[in-house]
Parts: sequence; structure tokens; C-alpha cells
Amino acid sequence: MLILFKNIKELLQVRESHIAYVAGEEMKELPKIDNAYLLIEDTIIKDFGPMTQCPNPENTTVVDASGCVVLPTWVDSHTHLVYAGDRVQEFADRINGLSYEEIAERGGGILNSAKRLNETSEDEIYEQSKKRLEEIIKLGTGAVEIKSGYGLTTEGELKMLRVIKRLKENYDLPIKATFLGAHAFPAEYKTDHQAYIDLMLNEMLPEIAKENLADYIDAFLETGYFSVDETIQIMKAGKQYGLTPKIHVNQFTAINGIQACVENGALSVDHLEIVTDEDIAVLKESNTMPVALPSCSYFISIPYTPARRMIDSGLPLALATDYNPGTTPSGNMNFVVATACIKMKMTPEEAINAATLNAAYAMGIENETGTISRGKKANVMMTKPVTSFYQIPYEFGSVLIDKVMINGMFIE
Ligand SMILES: N=CN[C@@H](CCC(=O)O)C(=O)O
Ligand SMILES: [Zn+2]
Repeated sequence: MLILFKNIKELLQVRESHIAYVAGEEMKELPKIDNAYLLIEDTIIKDFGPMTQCPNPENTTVVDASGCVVLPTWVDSHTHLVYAGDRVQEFADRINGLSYEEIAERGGGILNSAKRLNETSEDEIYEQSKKRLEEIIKLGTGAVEIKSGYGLTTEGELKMLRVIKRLKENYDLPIKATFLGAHAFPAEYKTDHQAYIDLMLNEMLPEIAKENLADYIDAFLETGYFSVDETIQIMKAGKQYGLTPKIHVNQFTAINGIQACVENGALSVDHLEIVTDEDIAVLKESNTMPVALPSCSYFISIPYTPARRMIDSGLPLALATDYNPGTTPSGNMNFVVATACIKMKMTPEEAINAATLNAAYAMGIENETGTISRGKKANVMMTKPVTSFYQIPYEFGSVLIDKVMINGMFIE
């Protein structure tokens, strides 16, 4: 089946040849074709170019994109969208003055979600999660990473990962599963961290590997959560099962965690609200993708990742939502892109590179999606009529995405 987008005002993120990611100055360039066509054949991008060279194949569905922008769908490389219930009470508590850390110290936070998850059936968690997934697809997300980490028991972690597996089976977008047993220490292991780590390494990981439930391994490397040495143990164990690390680090404090992640071959380091010059120097010598999560900074009022300092130092940067019940109850990548421009001073070109091409690298799927390139998946989207693609971040509270195509099929 052929689908031809014609008269596209701006076709964005056009890459003739393969590129893994863009860094530093390169991030400012978002290649585009004005007045373009885009031809989709079945599930892949077949061809594109200026309208002056537009083909006229038979038996083709034509989409008139006059006045509209067409671009690859967003890639959300960091979410926790499989969870049970919500944490609205903590939202109110924070408005009334408590910090995220204070709520966690009182037994709220991640442990609150873990309790709820362990009390909820797998079917119910699947139902709640698929609604979130369907919502973000309509908002333009065409690939998503999803973490476990609200189980913190063998049964609970497996339950979450099985839900992610069901989502993979039932939805047509690339989904990667990340094992995040090291999200927090359950209360009963507060004084015996090693016992919980042993449980993860000796019981959870072998079962996860047996059922092939995870693609990546994660840990919350942070003061009061998992130390550098504990995280190193977890990364090394994960790698023995073929799970590459993607690590939560530098959300509240910088404790040389980034160096440990880089040394252990992390595909990405995520959060980075607090970044030292040493962290930047270490990242510059690596292929590890830094990932910023601006909706989290917005929601819990913590600093934004210093994108300008990082990009101006020559680093790449990816953007993701962090969709989760505690720090980011939103999976809207449009808001992420807008907030990156407004609060982190990223240009629209940089933000869109960060939310497509670089984000695909952070998920290990840069060969499949993230750019308009011949042979890549037909995961593309079209805006409403706009003055230019700058309108996407400019209208920060609106969703300008009009049509979303996943694997060559329009989402209803
Ligand atoms: N910081 C660690 N994990 C999540 C929040 C988890 C929660 O509060 O439920 C995050 O990425 O922000
Ligand atoms: Zn997270």
C-alpha cells in the first residue's frame, strides 16, 4: 500500500544517510525540505523530496499536507508509564510545603507506588497502562521505553515487566523494557542494602532473563537511594544477562555517578539536573547519551538540566518525559519540547533533534526510527496548518499534532 503526503510546508529531520546522533553545534541543524512530498510504502518510508520531483504512482492514498509540517514521531526514551493508581495526595502535600525527599522519607514516594502496585492485579495494571500508552501515541509518541521499579519484590517486578511485554505484543510501536528493581530500597531492607541487591541479582535477574522480559537495566543512583558502588554491582550483573545500563543519575546531587555509568558502558544517563564540569568532561569522552527530563523539573520545582552549558561544551542531549506518578504525571512530549525551549533555552532545532534522533539513540533504535530516512519505519506525524515548525514549542499548552502514523497506519 502506498500513501503520499503532498505539498508539505516543511518536512523535518530529513537525513539522506545514517547518523547515530548529533552533538554540540550539529544540534542546531535540523535538515528540512520546504514544499516537500513523502512517500510511504506499507510500513516504511520509501522516498521523499521537493514537490518539483513528486512521483505520481497508481493506487496511492494522497494526503494533502498544505500548510502543515511533517516530522518523525517523538521518541520517549525514559518513562515509568506502567504503574497503579496515582499520587495526587503527595501533589497536594508538595503544594503545602513538603519536598519530594521529605515525602519519600515519610514512606511516600516510590514506596507508596510500590505498595499500590503489589496490591493490584496484572490485568488491572495492564488496563491502566494501555490507556496511558494510547494517550501518548495520540500526542505523537511513536516509540517508548518503559521501566519497572514499582514492584521492588520479585513478584511485583515480574508483574510490571510482563505488562510491558503485553504492551509490546499488542501495540505496533517500538517499546523497550528496562528492569529498574534498583529504584528504592524496600523498608525491610533499609539497614541491609546488600540483601536486597542479592535478591535482585540472584532471584529477579535470572527469572527476567529466562522469560526475556527486559532490554535494559536501570538504577536510581542518588544520595539516599543507590550508591555508586551499589550501582556498579547492578550494572555489572545486568551486563552478564545482556542488559545494557540506562541510569537515573544526578537528579538531586552529583556524586561521581556519571563516571561510573560511562565506565560501565551506559547507553544513557538520565535526569542530570545537577551537572559538574567533571561530569561534562567524562561524558565528552564517551558514547553515552545524556537525557534531560524537563517535565520532572517543572512538576517538582527542581533545577532544569543545564542544556546550554552541556550542548555548548560539545555534548549531545536527548529529551524524554519521565512519565511516572510521582515526579511527572504527564507523557506529553510536545510539552517537553516546548519546556526545553522556554526554560532550558534550547532552540527549536535542538529540541526536535533531542526528541527524535538523539532520543532514538538513547533507546538503541536509531536504525529504525527518529529521522525521515529511506527504509526507516513509517512512524511520522503531521501538524495542523502552522506558520512554521517553531509554532510547535511556541504554542506550549496546545497540541498541534493532527495526524499520527505508526508503522504506516494512521492512528484513529
Ligand atoms: N527519580 C527516580 N524515579 C522517578 C520518580 C519515581 C517516583 O517518584 O515515583 C523519576 O525518574 O523521577
Ligand atoms: Zn525516571
